[in-house]
Amino acid sequence: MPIHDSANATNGHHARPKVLVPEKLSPDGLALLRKTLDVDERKGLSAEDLLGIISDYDALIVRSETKVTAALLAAGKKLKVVARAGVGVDNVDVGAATKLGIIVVNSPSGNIGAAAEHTIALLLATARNVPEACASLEAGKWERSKLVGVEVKGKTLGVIGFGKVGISVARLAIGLGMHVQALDPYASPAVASSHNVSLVSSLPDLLAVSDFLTIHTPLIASTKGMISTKELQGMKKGARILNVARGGMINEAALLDALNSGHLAGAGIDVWSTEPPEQDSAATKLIAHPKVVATPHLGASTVEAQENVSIDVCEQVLSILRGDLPRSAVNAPLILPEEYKKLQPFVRLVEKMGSLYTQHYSKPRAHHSSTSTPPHQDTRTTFDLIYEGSLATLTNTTPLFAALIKGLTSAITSHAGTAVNIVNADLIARDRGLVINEQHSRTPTTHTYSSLVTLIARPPHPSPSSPSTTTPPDQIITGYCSDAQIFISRLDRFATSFVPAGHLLICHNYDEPGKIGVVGGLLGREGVNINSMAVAPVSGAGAGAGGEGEEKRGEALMILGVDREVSEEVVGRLVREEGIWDVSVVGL
Ligand SMILES: NC(=O)C1=CN([C@@H]2O[C@H](COP(=O)(O)OP(=O)(O)OC[C@H]3O[C@@H](n4cnc5c(N)ncnc54)[C@H](O)[C@@H]3O)[C@@H](O)[C@H]2O)C=CC1
Ligand SMILES: O=C(O)C(=O)COP(=O)(O)O
Repeated sequence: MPIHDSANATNGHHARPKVLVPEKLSPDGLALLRKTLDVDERKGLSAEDLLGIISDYDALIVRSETKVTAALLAAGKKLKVVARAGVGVDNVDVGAATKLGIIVVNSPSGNIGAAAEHTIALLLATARNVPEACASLEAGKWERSKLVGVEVKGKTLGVIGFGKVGISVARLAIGLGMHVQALDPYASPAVASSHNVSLVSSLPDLLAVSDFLTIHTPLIASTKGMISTKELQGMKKGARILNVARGGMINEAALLDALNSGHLAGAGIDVWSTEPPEQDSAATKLIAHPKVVATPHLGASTVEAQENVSIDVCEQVLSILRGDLPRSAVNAPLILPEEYKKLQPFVRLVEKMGSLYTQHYSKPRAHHSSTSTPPHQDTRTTFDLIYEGSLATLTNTTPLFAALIKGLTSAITSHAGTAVNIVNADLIARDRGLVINEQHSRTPTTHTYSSLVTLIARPPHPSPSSPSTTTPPDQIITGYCSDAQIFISRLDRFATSFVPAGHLLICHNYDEPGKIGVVGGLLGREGVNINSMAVAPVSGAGAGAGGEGEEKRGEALMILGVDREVSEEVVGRLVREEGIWDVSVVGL
């Protein structure tokens, strides 16, 4: 199995791999690295400094302060791993890392106890005015009646995000005698009830019942700005709000207004939309506000949590640079980084092949003789995914399998917000009843390219009770990669070569003069620009090998790359043209 050059670092022939640590990390983990790697602790680097030196490093270990941008990742020519010594990876451009084949790992549970305890610290501090009382006493005052607080016992804590930290906070709050209700569309009601927590189904419902509200979601598009003026107005008068998750989820200006108007009685905030907060911003006004208990992103800052996350991510960095698999990969497949890089274009190709299959074959298609052909796909259709050439020698094709599931399903389902990935592909395939047989063909490929992938969809044989006795034909899509570019080389019995990307129009027509003009003219009149065109005659290899059943002489496919989605009405007019059998619209 191929491993990294850096794996040979200890044999004396290669320089030791280098790890850059631009933030404060506990020495416990770093000591593990120093045995075999060169570790540079360089605190206080500017973004430009980082960009200037990153190309020297094989691994980068960060906390929440370093912005790991697409530009930084692209400049890290030797980078194999970015490790986040903590939970949130919102400061890492994970998409860019995935594209570059750089693995991102984190420490998903090393600091959750610390974050939960800090939340409870802020809960009690806001309830009992602890910082204000301390400041008053330091100022020589004795203000007992002004600083009367409230008890948390018997009060309702609303938890947004019932994940690892949210559950720990709920457990601690229940220990304090609180009632806990939670909002989390992805949480299991059984897990919630086993913690004596009731799940609510909407944010307004949670806001209306909460005496204290605490947020424990990741910072993602759906949570950014989730608490603003309307939501704060929807809370009980005199309620208090806590945020130890991420700044940016509460609108800071709206929170300031709610505190100034007296609608909210207090806030405990650890995280800020910009860290450190900018001068004269709403955040700095919140920090100075007497009703706010503010901390500088200290949720994970305990000795114990820092030891945990440091050891956790350093062990993973060692694994990856040794050529082994990490424990907590955020983006990465369970496959070696070098193999992953090699597979990247094929991953894109197979995903497009799956999506092309779903859109071209399983959707009703506009047809010359009637309004549409019925969809070919039957839920009992099985798929063969055949690897030829050098791909056939790979032992781990999990990313290709996952890419196929993603392609087959993404055009028709959202999986309730769950992206198909290496970890969940198998589960999603089983849930949807998709049967996929991966085959490694040892026959040497006659194609110019060293690797081919073929997808064959095999419809089931008709049941004895079915009115039709003929088995529908198999549907075949073949593709290949040339450098990093991906191509489709066969669609059923048609030999072709086109890039599966953007809006495509696939016309099945008589192979006779004038057809291109007819289609081009009609699209031109509709203002649709044709960017690319491939004409696909019946292939020698493909003729008679499955396909759509009836043998049509002089037939061809025309695959047009167009600049926008073509409307059903235009497609309807196309198929009414003489000599055009059917047309499908595909978006890849
Ligand atoms: N202040 C600090 O130092 C620390 C902050 N954190 C932050 O705490 C947050 C929670 O961390 P974990 O519990 O480990 O994450 P987690 O992934 O275990 O839990 C997050 C939960 O949020 C839920 N969720 C996602 N979108 C939602 C939405 N729109 N509405 C309601 N729920 C939603 C998810 O289903 C999941 O159950 C993260 O943002 C993390 O970065 C974590 C540790 C320390
Ligand atoms: O783990 C997290 O998500 C945190 O927010 C901790 O951040 P830090 O490592 O303390 O900069």
